[in-house]
Amino acid sequence: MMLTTREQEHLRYSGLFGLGREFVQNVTIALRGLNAPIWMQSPTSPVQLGFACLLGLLTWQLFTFLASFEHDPNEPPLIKPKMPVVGHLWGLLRSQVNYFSELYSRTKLPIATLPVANKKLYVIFDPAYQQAALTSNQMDAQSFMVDFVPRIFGVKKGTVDKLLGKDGVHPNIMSDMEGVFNTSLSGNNLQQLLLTTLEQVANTLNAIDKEDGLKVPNLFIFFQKLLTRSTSTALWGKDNNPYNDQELIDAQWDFEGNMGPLVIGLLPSITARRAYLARSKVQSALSRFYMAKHDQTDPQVSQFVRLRSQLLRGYDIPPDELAKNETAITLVATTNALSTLFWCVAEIFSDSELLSDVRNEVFKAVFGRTGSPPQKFSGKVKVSAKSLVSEENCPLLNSCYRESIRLASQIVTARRVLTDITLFPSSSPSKDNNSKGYLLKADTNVMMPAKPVHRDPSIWGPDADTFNPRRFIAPSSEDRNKDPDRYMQDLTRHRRMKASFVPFGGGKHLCPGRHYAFLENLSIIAALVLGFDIVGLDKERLKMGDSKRGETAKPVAGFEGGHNLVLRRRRGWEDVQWEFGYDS
Ligand code: HEM
Repeated sequence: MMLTTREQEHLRYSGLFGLGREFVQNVTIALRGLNAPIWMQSPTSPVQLGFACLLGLLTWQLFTFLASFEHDPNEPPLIKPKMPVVGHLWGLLRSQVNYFSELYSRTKLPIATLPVANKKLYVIFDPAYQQAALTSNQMDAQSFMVDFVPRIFGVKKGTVDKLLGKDGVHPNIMSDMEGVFNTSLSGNNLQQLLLTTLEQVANTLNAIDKEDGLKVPNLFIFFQKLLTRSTSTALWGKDNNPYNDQELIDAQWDFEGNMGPLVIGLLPSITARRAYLARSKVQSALSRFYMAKHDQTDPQVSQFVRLRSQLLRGYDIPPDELAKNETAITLVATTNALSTLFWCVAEIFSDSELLSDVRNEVFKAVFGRTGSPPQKFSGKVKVSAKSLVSEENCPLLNSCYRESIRLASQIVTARRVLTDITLFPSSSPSKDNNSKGYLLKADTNVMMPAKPVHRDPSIWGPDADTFNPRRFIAPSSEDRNKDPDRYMQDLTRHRRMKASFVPFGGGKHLCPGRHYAFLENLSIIAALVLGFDIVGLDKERLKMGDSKRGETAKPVAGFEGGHNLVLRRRRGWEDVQWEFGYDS
């Protein structure tokens, strides 16, 4: 298919751009009134007349907007913009996803209506209402696909119509695609994808010089290259991986980092030139892959790539269109996982006490022994993913991982209301909300930002903005025996935090790659913690950026932990050969 809706949301384009487009369209419609015959009949200069007409039309539009905006008292409360009519749009353009956080800290509303010109947008801040919306069958994610897939990926509109069953010939692809996600990212297929990825990672780690280590001028770029190379090999197969070329990997990130202007959809080869050229490069390589039918004939190709293209080929999608749509595959499989990996490694390695605690915990999980790792070790070490993702085995490592996602996730999940509904909160104990229902009107976009939820001090406490490595550790039975009252309080808080952890969306579009990301990231972190030091990593040189489109936050340029870092094998562990496994 072309990108499913969730994938677009994964890339986090949503109402922000839709609204921007509507605004531009309205101005364009006003401008269309200035035609030559009026100029010729008028004694006034064409320029003056033009301005007067434009002003008149805009004023008229303004009145029409204001007069046509309706708000039912049962809908979520209105947040009026400071600047009339376009204030929210301006706020979104100015502060991007942070605008939602600004609104939430100002109003503390669980859910709100944002008027933008004569349209409205609902924003849900409370996780219990978010969950209810994500699981509602009256909310749809597909509507965004029609708008964004052609613009972002250059896929033809006719192709999207075919996939959504709008051509009157094909059925809607969505439920079959859901089946593809479930099959290809679980069970043996998940293990296969994971182990091939980690085999590539092991090759990199084992090639690190025993004396000098590996110079790392930029830790984020180091992980970007490592993860893209490893994941793409696992996805596309070792022999025919289109990303088996650093230039193409660079092109993919160039596309990812500059795709914003593509959304406007106006002469992209000029207005979004950088992303356009980078995208063309990636798509040419993918086109050759699909022309040669490697997706169907190469046994190394992952089931994720194969089953998707099998389904798409059944819709008579030609190879060049397949290539355009499938540009999304490597992006979705790496973008959020990469930033999560970076932050988790950076936080652990920049705190020597934490590093030592995680090291001891991982040593126990990998070697089955308690205590500190021995000073000297050589031979093979096999890191098995399954034992690491167990909260019982590795509570601290698991907590660090969740805490990294909590802080870095700036995802804005989007849905459109299909019919008028009253939305009640889910019964999850995320907050002490009442169970008030809010009327949501059909054809209105709903945005569910993760950042205000993940940084809300009423859920996470006064240190909501800082990395607390032990935040997600569940209270234990020992705690219960020591102080039952305190235990009950901690348990309630822990449950509330878990219910307010929303980085993967929800409902039928819940991220199907989350298990892969979890297993992959924890395996890589475990091997690094056990066998390596990152020399020169400086906490003062770490700064989280704001995501442009709502992806997991990257570091600010120049604040990736310092320059001239060295990834060095730990003294006494220089001769270790790293291996990864799933459960043994
Ligand atoms: C920490 C890493 C990740 C995060 C935070 C994340 C987050 C998300 C979010 C928020 C969505 C949209 C859910 C919704 O609309 O309700 C999504 C969808 C999706 N993600 Fe992820 N993701 C991650 C890793 C991955 C990986 C590694 C893969 C692939 C191997 C992947 C594949 C997908 C796909 C295919 C969808 C679309 C699902 C659908 O349309 O049903 N994700 N992800």
